[in-house]
Amino acid sequence: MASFSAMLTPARCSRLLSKQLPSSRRLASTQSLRETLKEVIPRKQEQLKKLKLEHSQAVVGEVKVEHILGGMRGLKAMLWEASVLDPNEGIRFHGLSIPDCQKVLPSAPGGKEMTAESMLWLLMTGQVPTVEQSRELSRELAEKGDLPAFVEELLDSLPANLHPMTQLGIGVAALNRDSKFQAAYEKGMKKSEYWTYTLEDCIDLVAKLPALAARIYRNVYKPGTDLAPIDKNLDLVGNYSNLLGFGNNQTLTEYLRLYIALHGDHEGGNASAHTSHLVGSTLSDPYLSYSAALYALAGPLHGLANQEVLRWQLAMQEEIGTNVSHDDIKAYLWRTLKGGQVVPGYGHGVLRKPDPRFIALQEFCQSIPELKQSSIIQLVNKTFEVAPDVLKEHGKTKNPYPNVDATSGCVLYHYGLTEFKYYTVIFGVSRALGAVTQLVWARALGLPIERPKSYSMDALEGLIKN
Ligand SMILES: CC(=O)SCCNC(=O)CCNC(=O)[C@H](O)C(C)(C)COP(=O)(O)OP(=O)(O)OC[C@H]1O[C@@H](n2cnc3c(N)ncnc32)[C@H](O)[C@@H]1OP(=O)(O)O
Ligand SMILES: O=C([O-])CC(=O)C(=O)O
Repeated sequence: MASFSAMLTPARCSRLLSKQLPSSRRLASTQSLRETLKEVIPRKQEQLKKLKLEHSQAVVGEVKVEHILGGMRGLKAMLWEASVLDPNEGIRFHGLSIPDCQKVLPSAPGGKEMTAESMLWLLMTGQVPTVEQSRELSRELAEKGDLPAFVEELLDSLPANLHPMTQLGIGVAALNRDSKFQAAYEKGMKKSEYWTYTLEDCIDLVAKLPALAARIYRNVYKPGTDLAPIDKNLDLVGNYSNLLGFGNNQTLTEYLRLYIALHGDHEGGNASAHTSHLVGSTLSDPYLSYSAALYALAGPLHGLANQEVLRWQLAMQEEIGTNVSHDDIKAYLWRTLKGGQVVPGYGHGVLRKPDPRFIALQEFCQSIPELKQSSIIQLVNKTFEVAPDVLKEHGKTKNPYPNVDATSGCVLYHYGLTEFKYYTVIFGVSRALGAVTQLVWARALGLPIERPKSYSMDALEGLIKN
């Protein structure tokens, strides 16, 4: 089924961008996120109705045994509105590429990088927000950013040696005590109201993630230190950086803005997004749905790879020293592969070219002289110069190129956020943007409970014979 985003060709996309760009329009709109969604949703509901009515039986692919045995790779089986991933071009958010988003999405005052709020707005509505709209959303998120006292106490009671991702999932799940969706469901709300309560929970959840994630960082790595209060005049990531204790570092804060906007969504089939969608399809509230997603993100083949990359690159540095040659890296890569391990940060389930998120983060590093000189960033770069050829020669992976995790941690490390077991938590703050968007859309479109058909091997052999 072709989605709205998939139908946006690059030419249509630039027309759309030029329509959205005039400054008069960007400054004029004061419509809130809720009002914008109220306008957009009926059009999408109509589109879905038409698709069901006119094309329900259209064939868009076939199911092969390799799909059933191969983790459903390549199977066209999910509706996901906010983004579509092309194997060669990478991700487009409602048709906009990463460079498009960098051009048009509003930044924070004094900054250049797109904010998490403006990406959330784009994902939710398919529209580029005005500066005022994104600032208004920042204000709302900051006002809702404090944690309930019982969640603070719960987090403070967890052992410091419990992985930060486990703690994040616990904290997010606990927030469901105050779920507006769950409370309204118990009172017997109508199906047409599901999305409005879901949206309220989703905004509350995104708003509270910085305080939740920063409290975990403080408890595990900086016990006894104070957490800054939430500043009502700062954007979501500005506050997050402040709470982590890095608010004075403008470059790191800008990097975090870019990082969190870029990691926000990667179409629907990735393990974290899909988990959130699956759990949400049972009408579990957004907190429980996203908590489940975080535990998919916490696997080393998915989001945890960013922690693994740093561990692996530092081990390389320790073994070989800082003055590393291409041949040294090649030999180290072969040792990793011959040891039966994957090279973290390389390969992808869909992408077949270097991940444009990797490119965007690398470009950020190249634009800052201090980062350009950083030994860890240079090591990541040098590894990129060698690894694709080694992986091609190894001959197993379908994609020998880096994914976003290959580089995302090195700037954090350079600036002193060296606790790499924490890195996936930052990814977890980001991935909520796409996951909550889909939860709102799934409820607005009345998507059903997910329930694919499974087969045993005997049953499959029976199917093949017949
Ligand atoms: C944000 C993200 O989640 S991006 C992904 C982050 N994960 C990583 O970076 C971990 C390293 N990469 C990988 O393990 C894989 O490339 C994945 C999980 C990302 C994708 O997996 P798949 O779609 O199954 O990849 P693919 O079809 O290319 O795998 C074929 C074979 O190549 C191997 N392979 C894939 N990537 C790598 C790699 N980086 N290093 C070594 N071997 C690899 C697979 O393990 C598989 O081997 P097998 O046949 O013995 O099982
Ligand atoms: O798309 C995937 O399977 C993994 C990924 O890069 C992401 O979720 O960001």
